Amino acid sequence: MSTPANSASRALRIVRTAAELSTAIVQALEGLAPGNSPAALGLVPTMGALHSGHESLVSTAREQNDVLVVSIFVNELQFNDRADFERYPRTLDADIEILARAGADIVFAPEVSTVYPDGRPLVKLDSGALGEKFEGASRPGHFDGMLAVVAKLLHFCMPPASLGVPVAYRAYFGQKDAQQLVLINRMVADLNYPVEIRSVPIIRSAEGLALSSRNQFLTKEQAKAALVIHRALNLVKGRADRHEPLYLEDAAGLFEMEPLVELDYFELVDPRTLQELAFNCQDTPFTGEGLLLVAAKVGKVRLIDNMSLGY
Ligand SMILES: Nc1ncnc2c1ncn2[C@@H]1O[C@H](COP(=O)(O)OP(=O)(O)OP(=O)(O)O)[C@@H](O)[C@H]1O
Ligand SMILES: CC(C)(CO)[C@@H](O)C(=O)[O-]
Ligand code: BAL
Repeated sequence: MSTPANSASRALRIVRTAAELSTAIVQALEGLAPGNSPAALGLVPTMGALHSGHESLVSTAREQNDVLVVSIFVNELQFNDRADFERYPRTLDADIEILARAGADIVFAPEVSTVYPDGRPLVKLDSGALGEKFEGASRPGHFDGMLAVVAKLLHFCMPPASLGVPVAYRAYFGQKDAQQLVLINRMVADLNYPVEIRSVPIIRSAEGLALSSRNQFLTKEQAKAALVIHRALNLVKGRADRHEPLYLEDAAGLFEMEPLVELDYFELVDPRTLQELAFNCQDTPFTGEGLLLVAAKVGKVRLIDNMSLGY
């Protein structure tokens, strides 16, 4: 790993256009101390309304790279519900303050016309069968729209070859959005993107709720009820750790005791492919490896979380 630039000399630049972004990236890379080779550029894509989950991505990327770009863009294409898009929290000034403190070099906060100059893309990315399951089943088109913007953000921030020095390129995503992460890894592999995808563990509140920008829409009562998600995940994790049968249906039954929480899915899957694993109702002790995915609605807020089981 190359040494990150001295944070004392770092000033946050906020850029809105692709041209400003390219200039800022080139200047930041050229400004690195000589001998800092190969340099590394990290990108953290976000939709803003930053919280400690995002800060964990940013601090990980800060430690691992010389130049750090954080993008903030609420991508309409990945919203199938207009009301959800409109009420999505937008807190750019506060986000910029957080990113300045976290030592980011560049905030890329493009206008819609920068990202989609010709309106909705004519040529689309297809997230395939995986994009239609789990989150995709409840949010049709979500993953195609997500891939469209991630593909573009990866291009916008790509270190230019014209610098003549090798620059490692990495993009950071949270494990909370497990299906998103698997699809981004597939897109990068399928389309030969010259970027390494790095994932960062889920950050939860002290009580166990996975942090999410939409949590701010929960009432106190709803937030308390939502803790059933973590209780159910932990119950199954404990059984897996003890190599007992998982009894997923019985754990999913915990949700019936929380009328404010409407369970959507509670599914054990292969962590790499998200194919369902057949441990569901069996009395077989759990061995191997799995990822337990959960989604639930609390009022208007959709919550997702997951937990790794096994080694
Ligand atoms: N609690 C968390 N722990 C780890 N990573 C997170 C967490 N919350 C969000 N991230 C990651 O931050 C990145 C940006 O996510 P995003 O801006 O959509 O925030 P969010 O809190 O997930 O918002 P929402 O779920 O309401 O859309 C994604 O890679 C996401 O996985
Ligand atoms: C990756 C992403 C920034 C694309 O809009 C978004 O889906 C998110 O924040 O998880
Ligand atoms: N964190 C995933 C982005 C979304 O909910 O649209």
